[in-house]
Amino acid sequence: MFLYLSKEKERQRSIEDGTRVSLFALPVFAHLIVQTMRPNERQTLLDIGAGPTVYSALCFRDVVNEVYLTDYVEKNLDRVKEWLAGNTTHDWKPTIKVILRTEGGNFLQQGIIETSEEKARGVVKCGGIYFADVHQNPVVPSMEGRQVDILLTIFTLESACQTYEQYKVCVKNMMNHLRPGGRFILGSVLEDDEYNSGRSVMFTLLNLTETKILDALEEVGIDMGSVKKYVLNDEGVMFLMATKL
Ligand SMILES: C[S@@+](CC[C@H](N)C(=O)[O-])C[C@H]1O[C@@H](n2cnc3c(N)ncnc32)[C@H](O)[C@@H]1O
Repeated sequence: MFLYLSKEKERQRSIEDGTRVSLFALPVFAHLIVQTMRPNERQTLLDIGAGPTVYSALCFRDVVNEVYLTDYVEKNLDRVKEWLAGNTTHDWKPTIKVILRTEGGNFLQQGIIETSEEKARGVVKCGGIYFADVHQNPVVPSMEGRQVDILLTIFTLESACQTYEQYKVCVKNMMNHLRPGGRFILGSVLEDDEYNSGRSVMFTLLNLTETKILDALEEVGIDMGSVKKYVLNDEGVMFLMATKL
C-alpha cells in the first residue's frame, strides 16, 4: 500500500513538471490564434490524449466554442466527466491562476477564477468527452468524418508509440481530424526514452529528435513555413503550432 501511494505521488509530481511548461505555451498559442483566425474559423478544438486534465479547455475557453477532450484510458475520461459535472476532487484553481497570470490577466479580481473555470466547462459541454486511440483511423470513433479547426496533442504520441514508423502512422491518423487551414498544436518530450520525476521512471517513451518530428509533420501536409516552435532544452520539451495545408 505504501509503495502504491508513493508511486502515485511521484506520478503526480512528474505530471506537474510537464504541466508547468504547458501552462506557458498553451496561452501563448491561444493568443496567437485569436490574432490570426477570425471567430468563425476557430469554433472547435480537439485534444487527443488529454488524460485526466482540462488544460486545453482552460487555456482555450475564450478562443473556441467547442472543446473535445479525448483519451485512451476510460478512468481518465471519468475524471474529466466528474469535473464537468462539478464533482471533481482535484482543485483546478492553482492551475487557473497560473494560466491567468500567463495571459496577463488579473487573477486577484473577485470571482475571475470561478468564472474562468465555468467558461471552460461551458466549452466542453458544447463539445464532448470521448475515447481516442491514435493507432486507429478514425482516432476518435465518435467523431468519424469530422474535422476540427484546432487539433492539439500534448505528450501523448511519444508515450503511445514504440517505433518511429508507428509514430508517423499515428500523426497521419490524427491529422484526418484537422481541416485544411486549421492549426495543429503539439507538445513533445525530446530525446528521452523515459518520462520521470527525477527519482523513478513513470512511462517509457519513443526517443524523438526535433528533426524527426518536423519530418513526420511535413509528410502529412503541415505547412513548414508556418511552424512556430519553442524548444526548452533544460526541460527537454518542444511545443509547436503550425497550419495544415
Ligand atoms: C503523458 S500523458 C499526457 C496527458 C496530458 N496531455 C498532459 O499534457 O498532461 C499521455 C496520455 O496519452 C494517453 N494515451 C496513451 N496511449 C494512447 C493512445 N493509443 N491513444 C490516445 N491516447 C493515448 C494516456 O492515456 C495519457 O493520458
